[in-house]
Amino acid sequence: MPSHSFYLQQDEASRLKTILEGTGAGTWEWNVQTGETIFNERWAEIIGYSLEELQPVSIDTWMKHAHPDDLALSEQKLTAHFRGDSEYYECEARMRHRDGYWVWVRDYGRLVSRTLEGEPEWISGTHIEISSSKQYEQRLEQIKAEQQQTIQRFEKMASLLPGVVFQFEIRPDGTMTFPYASAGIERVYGVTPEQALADGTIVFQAIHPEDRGFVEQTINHSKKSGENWICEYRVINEGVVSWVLGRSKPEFKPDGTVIWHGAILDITSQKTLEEELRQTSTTDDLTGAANRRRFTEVLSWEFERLKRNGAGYAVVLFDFDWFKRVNDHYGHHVGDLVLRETAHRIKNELRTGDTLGRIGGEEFAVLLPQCDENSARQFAERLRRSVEQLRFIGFDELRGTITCGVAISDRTDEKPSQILVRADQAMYRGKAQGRNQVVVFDYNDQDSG
Ligand SMILES: Nc1nc2c(ncn2[C@@H]2O[C@H](COP(=O)(O)OP(=O)(O)OP(=O)(O)O)[C@@H](O)[C@H]2O)c(=O)[nH]1
Repeated sequence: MPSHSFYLQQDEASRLKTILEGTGAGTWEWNVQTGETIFNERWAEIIGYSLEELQPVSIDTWMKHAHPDDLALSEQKLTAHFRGDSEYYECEARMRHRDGYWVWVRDYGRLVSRTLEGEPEWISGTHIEISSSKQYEQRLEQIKAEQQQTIQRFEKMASLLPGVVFQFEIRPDGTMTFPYASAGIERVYGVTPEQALADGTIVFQAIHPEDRGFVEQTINHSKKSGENWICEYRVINEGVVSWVLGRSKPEFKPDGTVIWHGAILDITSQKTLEEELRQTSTTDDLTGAANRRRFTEVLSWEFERLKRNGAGYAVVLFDFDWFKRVNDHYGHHVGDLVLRETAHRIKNELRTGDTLGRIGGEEFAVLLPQCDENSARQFAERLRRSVEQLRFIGFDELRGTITCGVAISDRTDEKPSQILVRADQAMYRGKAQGRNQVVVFDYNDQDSG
């Protein structure tokens, strides 16, 4: 560093030159009229040369190294400055470095003299390298563009989602809002994102009345425990009920606000499929009666109930008479028709809570909860007559009859299936006695063999 006294000894021009060198600025001076051009060493250095290497310099030296796209802008700004439209000439431009890459410079200049005729004469200025801040700026722009793209991508994905992506907030004063909700909220709840933002409670009004309390309970639990909120419930939108699955993670703000981030998915089709699967796995395809597995399940519930509070029940087991002949004479498909139509007729005879089950090929059973022996016998008799009177379209002469075995629950039974064994024994007694009849199980008959 030059000593203070040395510094003061210099004339003003050279002092300014020293200051400029300290800023790392390249300097240029250009006589617009004669073309005479002067650069300092730093001007050349910014683009990787020594001043000597660039000699002889002229305005073409600048034009040769500047980016063609930026030259046009520079021209324009310079002309405006010469016209007196701007106090300074100022421009950002790229210059090709000796090693082939582009260096950004901020170019400042000012007209210092005019000819007697008023034409621009000398202009001087500086080049300050701004590559790194330019790179930073560009990177910032890039990040902003990327963020914008991510947001757009996210919005697009969210709009394709069969549901809603949301943020839901409960403030310390209890007010609720959805600071963010994707457009899907309108499909699911019939509420716009703006409405949900203004007042979160209107979203809750769309929840099925039977599920609303439960949904609120699960939210409160998540708020208290910090656990994720997971809940399946029904929503009513324009009278249509749909099933949704909500999942979200709570975040606790220092001011006591809780904000959940998550999604609500429409799972109606999944629920429908589940219900269909449940139906098919518990129902017999041909007759729509409960299948054996399901019937056994319902029977065990009754058995358990009997053990608990003593409500007695009955089983009517029945089997078609001479069914083999029906198949042999009319064909298997007609046999199927008989089974289907009979099951349909029997279902009409049932009370709510009664279960018709297909136990085997052409063997069925009806479980009658809260039923004594007498009522069960009457029911079985009604059933028998009803089947006997059945007529089958296209097969006028075809008649189907059934033989029924009736048994009632016994508290001493150890297994739910024991009632079926008794009903079976009664039914076979009926078969043996000539078929098309009702036989009630009798322990005395069993004892006698
Ligand atoms: N069409 C049809 N026939 C069935 C089905 N399941 C069982 N069967 C038939 O039912 C008949 C039962 O014959 P059997 O056990 O000899 O009894 P049955 O001819 O009804 O005589 P009894 O029971 O003694 O009165 C057989 O021919 C089976 O093939 C079915 O799903 N569809």
